[in-house]
Amino acid sequence: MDKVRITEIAKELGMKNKEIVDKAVDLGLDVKGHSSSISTEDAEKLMNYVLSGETAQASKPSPQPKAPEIKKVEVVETPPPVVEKPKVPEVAAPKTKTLKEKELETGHTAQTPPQKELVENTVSDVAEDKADTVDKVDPTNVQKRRGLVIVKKKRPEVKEVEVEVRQSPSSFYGSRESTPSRSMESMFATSNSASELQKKKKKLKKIPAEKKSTTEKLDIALNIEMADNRIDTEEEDMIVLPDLNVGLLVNEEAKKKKQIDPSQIRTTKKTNFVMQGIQRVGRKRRRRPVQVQESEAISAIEIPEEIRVYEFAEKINKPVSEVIKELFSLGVMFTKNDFLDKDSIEILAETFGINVTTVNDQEAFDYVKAYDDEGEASDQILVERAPVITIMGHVDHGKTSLLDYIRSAKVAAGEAGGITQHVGAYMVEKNGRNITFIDTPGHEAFTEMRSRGAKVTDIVIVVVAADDGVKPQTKEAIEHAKAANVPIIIAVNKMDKEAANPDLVKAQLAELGITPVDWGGEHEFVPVSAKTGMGIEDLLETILLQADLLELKADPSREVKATVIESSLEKGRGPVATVVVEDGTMRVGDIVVAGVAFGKVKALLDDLGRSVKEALPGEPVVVLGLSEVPGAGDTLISVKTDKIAREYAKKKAEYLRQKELSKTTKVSLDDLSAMIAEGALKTLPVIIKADVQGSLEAIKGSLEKIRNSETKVNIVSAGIGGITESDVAIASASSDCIILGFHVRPTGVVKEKAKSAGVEIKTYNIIYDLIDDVTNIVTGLMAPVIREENIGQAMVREVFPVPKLGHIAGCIVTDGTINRGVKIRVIRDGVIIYEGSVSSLKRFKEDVKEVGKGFECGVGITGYTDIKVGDYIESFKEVEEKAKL
Ligand SMILES: Nc1nc2c(ncn2[C@@H]2O[C@H](COP(=O)(O)OP(=O)(O)OP(=O)(O)O)[C@@H](O)[C@H]2O)c(=O)[nH]1
Repeated sequence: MDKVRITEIAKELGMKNKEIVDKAVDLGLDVKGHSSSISTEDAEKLMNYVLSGETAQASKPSPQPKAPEIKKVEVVETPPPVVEKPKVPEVAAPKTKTLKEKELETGHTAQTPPQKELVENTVSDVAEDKADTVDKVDPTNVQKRRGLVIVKKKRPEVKEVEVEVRQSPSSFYGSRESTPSRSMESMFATSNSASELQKKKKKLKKIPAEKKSTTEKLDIALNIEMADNRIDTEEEDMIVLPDLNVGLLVNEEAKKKKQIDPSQIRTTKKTNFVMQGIQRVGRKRRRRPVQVQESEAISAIEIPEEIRVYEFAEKINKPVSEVIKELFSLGVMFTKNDFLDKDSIEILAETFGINVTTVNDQEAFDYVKAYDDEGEASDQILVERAPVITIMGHVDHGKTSLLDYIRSAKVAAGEAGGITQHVGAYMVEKNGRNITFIDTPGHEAFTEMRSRGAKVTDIVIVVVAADDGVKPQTKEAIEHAKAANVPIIIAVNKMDKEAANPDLVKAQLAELGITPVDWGGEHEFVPVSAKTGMGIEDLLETILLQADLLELKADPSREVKATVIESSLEKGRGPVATVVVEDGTMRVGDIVVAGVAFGKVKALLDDLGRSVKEALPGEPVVVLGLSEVPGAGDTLISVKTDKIAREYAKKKAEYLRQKELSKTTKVSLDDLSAMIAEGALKTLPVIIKADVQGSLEAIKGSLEKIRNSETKVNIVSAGIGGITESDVAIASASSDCIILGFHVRPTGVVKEKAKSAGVEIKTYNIIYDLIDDVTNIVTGLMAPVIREENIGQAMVREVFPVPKLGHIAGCIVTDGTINRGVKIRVIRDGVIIYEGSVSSLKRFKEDVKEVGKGFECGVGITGYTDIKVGDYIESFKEVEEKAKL
């Protein structure tokens, strides 16, 4: 065991040797004189006795509570400081001293110590103890010694020598004595528990990287502190803690904001600087708030849900081009005036590392949200509701016949009035349960509704004629149903026909991913005949089974929420709307709002035109009493007062007006080309329509090969036949898609739709030209081309045989003008069947040079006599211009 001389103890305590000898004798120690040595244990007892007048036994209990207290603090400590746990008992004391000294220097009290409870507790504990001691011993000494204790334990020899003015061994004991509340055993115990702490440390190392690095840096800082001179040590000690805490605060803030905060990294770096000196750290710290603010300024924005690209760019303080480029690189195309959709906003937020909060500026009139919120907040009593069905399928495959059969079979019997009129939806009964059919067959209506946010259909029935198989519109119907994520039931119709081949239908649909259940797939195929009624009951049962799976429920006790299926302005009745109730119950007298329409429900009619008092969830009903005709797909909600309804409708109308004013424009081909040239656009989405399969395949094959290092053609869809409204709808939905027609031309409605939707249609008669143009777009290289300028279109109403001249087409000009001598093409069913020029143009037997829109005329075509009623004559001229394509 180590021995300590009395003289060393006396020196340490600043007392005379004799006094110590006397005290030792008092304690019953075997001490003869000041050169006598005693064990360290006895030395401790002696020092305690000298300082406090208590014997070691009396003073011992005091250290006991200390140790657990420190341990407790270790456990309670918040993570980052805990990382230093192993050093806590050691560090705490020097910190205590340092802080205390600081306080003395600065005049701060011990009540305003740093941050941690640990430090606080230890400070106050030690301070109290010290206060006792100070009464008896020189306070300066005590302070110094207290600091030494820690230094000693960290780097015993080095510290001792340096700090205790080379007083060597005695300092050890002196320091211990200066913290009488801690026995040597307890201190060693702490030290001995190093292995345990080491384990904890290891565990802690598993915490996130930034914390780990902070810890390590603190360790280093402390180590340096131990090895360096004392002042530096203290200063660094003072700095280390605040730095860590600032770091933590920043981290916490960053977490709250769910954003990447670069200051986090900076903070960690600062800890490094801690080691290099106080000034640098201080300077850094002063800067930090500024940095945080800067990052906040561009890292979190609040935007309205409806925001245009350039507005978004302004908000995030970035050039519009950068935002557009980013969107292009993500495969979505926007011009600066386009409204950003939710997905795009999300993507942009992520790309730019910005926390975007959308403020719903439509909330003021978002009566649907208000309704839904209310529903969520209250306990709903959900009951089963009728499923809502939409029938889709290819032309002539029997959609209408099927709907009619179901309706007449299920409704006519027993109903005096029978079927009165078409109201857009009807309900039939099967096995005591109701099924609602949307009576507007075709996917156009379905898609239109969906595009307006209405999700009224629960199940889609795709009708496929067993004798005809899968056709283009069958595919489209399936695509639309899939896109809407609505379950599909296949009705294999016309089973009564001899040519019926249901297996072929199954095989064709399986190829599209619609595999029948009996082939191991998930889709029900029900063979039916809308003519004989065969399989109709099975179809209805299948619908009910599917509905069961969907667990369609609603709360009839609520106020009503319904979807407008059809609406019209009727003579004598005013605005009339057929709705399907989604939730709640619709009643006569309800005050409702539906888009820009509002009003008190005057009357409710069922699908047979009979007056009813209410309509339950899933049921269709005709509503009378609205102020205006609401749009199909609008949601109708019942509100408390007429004032509320009026207000909602007014705000909605104003909003729509504003939106109309700032109507977005789709991207033009020029933009496309420019973007590709910039390298921002990765794919060029196209829809190809051609007159014959051979051309289509040739075009597809060539386009697929067109690509440069970054860009390629993406064929969204390709088909035979004229350009349809559906093509325009698909192109419009893609927002960046162009339609390429080969030997086909858009006519009438299609043309108008494309124009209003801003969809660019390019048509060609020579494959080479088409490929060339697309190549130019894709490569971003534009060569000058001869442009075709469309002059006008006329529809053939009658055909007159004229001797010598052949056939003259009696037309009405539907668009632009028809001119004599200009080039024309004859379009039949959207397909170009002839190209030539106008040989004669007459109005009432008179030769004219030009006939304008809305006027009738007789058109003779050079070298062509096979003109037919319904054909279109399109006049055009070729203009040479600098190509921008
Ligand atoms: N033999 C037989 N003929 C049917 C059946 N279903 C429909 N048809 C006939 O097929 C033709 C087209 O039927 P629609 O019900 O008009 O077909 P659709 O799909 O509604 O046609 P669009 O409204 O033009 O899209 C009509 O002549 C029907 O009589 C059936 O099950 N068997």
